[in-house]
Amino acid sequence: MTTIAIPEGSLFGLDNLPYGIFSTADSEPRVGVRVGDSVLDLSRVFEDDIVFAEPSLNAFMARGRARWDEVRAAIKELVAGDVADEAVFAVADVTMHLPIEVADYVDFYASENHASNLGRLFRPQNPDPLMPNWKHLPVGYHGRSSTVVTSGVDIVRPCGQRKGPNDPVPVFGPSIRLDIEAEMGFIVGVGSPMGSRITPDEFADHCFGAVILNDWSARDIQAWEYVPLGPNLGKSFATSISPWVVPIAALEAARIDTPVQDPEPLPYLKGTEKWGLDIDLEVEWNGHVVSRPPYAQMYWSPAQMLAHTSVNGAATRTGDLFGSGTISGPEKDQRGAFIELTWGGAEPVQVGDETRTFVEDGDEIAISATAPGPNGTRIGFGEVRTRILPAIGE
Ligand SMILES: O=C(O)/C=C/C(=O)CC(=O)CC(=O)O
Ligand SMILES: [Ca+2]
Ligand SMILES: [Mg+2]
Repeated sequence: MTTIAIPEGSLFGLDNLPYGIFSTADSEPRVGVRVGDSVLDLSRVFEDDIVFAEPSLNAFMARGRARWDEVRAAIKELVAGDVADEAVFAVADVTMHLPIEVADYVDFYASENHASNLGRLFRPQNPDPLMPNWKHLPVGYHGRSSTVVTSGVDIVRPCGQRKGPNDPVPVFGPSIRLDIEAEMGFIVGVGSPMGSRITPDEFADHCFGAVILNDWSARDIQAWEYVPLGPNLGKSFATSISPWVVPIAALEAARIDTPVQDPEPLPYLKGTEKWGLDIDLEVEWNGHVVSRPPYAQMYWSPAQMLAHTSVNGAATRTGDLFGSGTISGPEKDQRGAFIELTWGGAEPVQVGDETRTFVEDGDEIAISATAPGPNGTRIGFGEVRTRILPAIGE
């Protein structure tokens, strides 16, 4: 038997307990929970519940909130005592996998600073950078679930059509404006049948947890294709999420009011509970921090996004993933996309000894996040780290 040591100040103490899918060199992917610098094998400690032997969290997530709470309490109790040696692995010794089987993937646009900046860059002719609908509903587009991958999975630079202002006709080739979008992703554990709605106050009964999300964006492909139906191939080649899913229950101390919403949202978007979240992100470009986006500034809450998604009676399912939209604060060094940080490429940023506008082949981007825990502590989401490989055929 062994005691799991939790280092002083760990971002993965008993108030966090994120779930993930891990394997070792000689074992299959299964459900683990992170405790300090260790992974506790839940397929081992809860042998009687088959959901923990699954290669995704979906079966566990589908069990519902009462079971989530029960398992979380049981883990805290287990970890306070001794656990079987065979059930504990060092984080450094395991491989992490995509934690969920992604059902539908929708990405929102909930940061007022980001939406205003992109409006100025994409639609400079418009007097108001925000579209008229923006403050009335959480704007979103439907993404491609099959290309959601986890940290450590390299991304091949996408090819596609683009048409620059001086190109008489569209040209085809590798994207020359490859960008990131630093976001949080929210995962539906328990869905809702077609013809029903989820209210904002029912959020915690449906949402299982949160991850960091990088919505890779080829700005040149996007700018040419997006009118009038929104992003398609400029976004669908890859979306990266962090491997540890932080349970919604771990975010109690991070819950805050959203910024004042004016005009007042329609009744179906109003709840009585606070679902703004005080999460701090950090974006590293080749090992250098270039931005610190504050989730606390997001205009629309994840509870409002889920309510909006289902208000027309659309079904939601276990494994649905919705992105918050790029997180940008009011300051330049709080912008969550490089198109904003470099103002469309016009203002290169210093990345160590080099300068950058958009992402180059071989670059590595890492996004990490932390949030307040109880009693002045902090909890971590870990990171999502990705390297960019040259386009196919180059
Ligand atoms: O304003 C536009 O035309 C485009 C906006 C985006 O690309 C942003 C997007 O994907 C949503 C977000 O992450 O905020
Ligand atoms: Ca996005
Ligand atoms: Mg994407």
